[in-house]
Amino acid sequence: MRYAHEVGKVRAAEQALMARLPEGTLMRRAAAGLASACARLLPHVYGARVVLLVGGGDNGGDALYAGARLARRGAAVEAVLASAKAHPGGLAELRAAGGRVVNDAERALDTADLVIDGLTGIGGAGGLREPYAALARRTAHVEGVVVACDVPSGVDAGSGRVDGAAVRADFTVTFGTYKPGLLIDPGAAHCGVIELVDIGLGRDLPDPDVVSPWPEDLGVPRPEPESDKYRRGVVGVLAGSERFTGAAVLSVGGAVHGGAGMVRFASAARPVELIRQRWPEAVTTVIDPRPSALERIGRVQAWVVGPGLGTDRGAETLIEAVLRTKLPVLVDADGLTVLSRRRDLLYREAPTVLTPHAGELARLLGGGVTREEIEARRLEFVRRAATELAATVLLKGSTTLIAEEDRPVRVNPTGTPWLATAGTGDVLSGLAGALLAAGMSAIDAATAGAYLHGLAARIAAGDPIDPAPGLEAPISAYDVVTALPAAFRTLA
Ligand SMILES: NC(=O)C1=CN([C@@H]2O[C@H](COP(=O)(O)OP(=O)(O)OC[C@H]3O[C@@H](n4cnc5c(N)ncnc54)[C@H](OP(=O)(O)O)[C@@H]3O)[C@@H](O)[C@H]2O)[C@@H](O)CC1
Ligand SMILES: Nc1ncnc2c1ncn2[C@@H]1O[C@H](COP(=O)(O)OP(=O)(O)O)[C@@H](O)[C@H]1O
Ligand SMILES: [K+]
Repeated sequence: MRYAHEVGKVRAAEQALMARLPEGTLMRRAAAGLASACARLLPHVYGARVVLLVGGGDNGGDALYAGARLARRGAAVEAVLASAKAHPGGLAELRAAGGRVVNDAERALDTADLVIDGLTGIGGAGGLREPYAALARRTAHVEGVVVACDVPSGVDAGSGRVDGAAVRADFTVTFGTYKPGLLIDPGAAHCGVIELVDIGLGRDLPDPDVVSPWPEDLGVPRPEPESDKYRRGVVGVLAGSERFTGAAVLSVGGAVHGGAGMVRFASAARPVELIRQRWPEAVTTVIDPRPSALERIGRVQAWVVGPGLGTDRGAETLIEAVLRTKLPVLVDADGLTVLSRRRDLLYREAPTVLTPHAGELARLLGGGVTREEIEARRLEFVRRAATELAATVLLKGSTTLIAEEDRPVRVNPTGTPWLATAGTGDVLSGLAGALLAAGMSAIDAATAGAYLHGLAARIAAGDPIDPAPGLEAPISAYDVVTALPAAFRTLA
């Protein structure tokens, strides 16, 4: 896992460590890591033109000390000061190493091979003020490499929020631990490649607030010699209605390719007919929306309920029946709309996974919370939802977040904006439901589901390793289903 800590905890750890070390040690460690990353990014340090954008805090101090190191190796280093308070020790060190302060930022940036953004780090608060904002905007037109010191300036380190101008870095060198805002969009999209520099905070850091899994952390079960279809997990999918049939086809597709030993599908006659044609491997039952309907479907280890189900009384009856079982249940789409008027159904003993997008979560939370607020403060709201709704909450969107009370929030590292197309959420519901049925815990099934779903989308779109804009192509939700086997194979 990659670990991230809230800003207050980073500062507390830094203070605890600084109290045991000679003054300035941490800043020198940070600057050394930053300078060595920059040296690796330049073809030659000697003769390279390096520009430092320096704010009035310690982030600017880091940039100045790093600039001094590069100047001592022969780089031509120029500093542009955004504040009269620029770090005095750092300035003196830069000057002593042959670097200089310049006023003409335009000229310096035009000819820079590398720019170090030391405007604001974890101390940045609110939208950037002038002249910081203008300098941050100007970095968009720099031809050289832009390296953010600790955090791209303008990105809120704690949440990833961007309020106005912000640096878009090619590379971010961050110190001690990741900050949540580096992993969560829109902040994450401003970081480029992130390098973590160890400054020795290790044992002073508490448990992380946010984690992002590597593939080896996912723990997706694989069939073993003694496996049979029942032991691998049977997932029941309650989706689709006479009016909406496509969501059912996509959700069952996600479940079939999600590794379920068997998929049981139950719905109205029309979706059942379509599933028989498209997914003959699913065991289907036509049901009426009655409380006893589940008895006819057969045994399952987990339920998926909601995609295309509609929001009428019949749908509510089925959702109530499923949530009254003692089995894990994943609720998506229309199921979430029903739950927003029946929150009483959520307080149950077995695990519940909710997979809302921001609009659905706004309805679920009620109390006037808007979709826009959730999109701007995703970390805060996903945590709040997990507590208030007593469930594992997977919040979809440009960065998918997964929260369970009293645990670090999981950030999904895969995905692509091409996923923003109708029906892809239905695929995720079936996929994560199959992983639940396979015996994974709610948070692990949601995490692995989001990971594989995002990776399948990247594979389908054409560039799984480096999803650079321009190299990818539009995808359909069905393409995501088709790419799931390739996504699973990457975990082998
Ligand atoms: N602590 C440690 O041991 C270590 C810390 N380290 C480094 O220190 C960094 C944190 O330094 P920090 O606390 O000085 O804050 P920092 O990010 O420089 O920002 C403050 C400056 O920004 C300005 N500013 C803020 N918001 C603004 C806005 N909206 N618009 C415009 N300006 C704004 C603010 O201006 P002011 O409010 O004073 O006018 C002030 O000048 C951290 O990220 C890491 O790089 C490493 O060396 C490792 C050891
Ligand atoms: N901008 C984006 N970048 C990456 N992924 C996105 C973006 N917008 C949406 N997604 C993903 O696309 C999927 C859409 O799901 P959802 O909103 O439920 O759509 P639908 O209901 O049509 O299936 C989710 O997995 C979500 O995380
Ligand atoms: K910065």
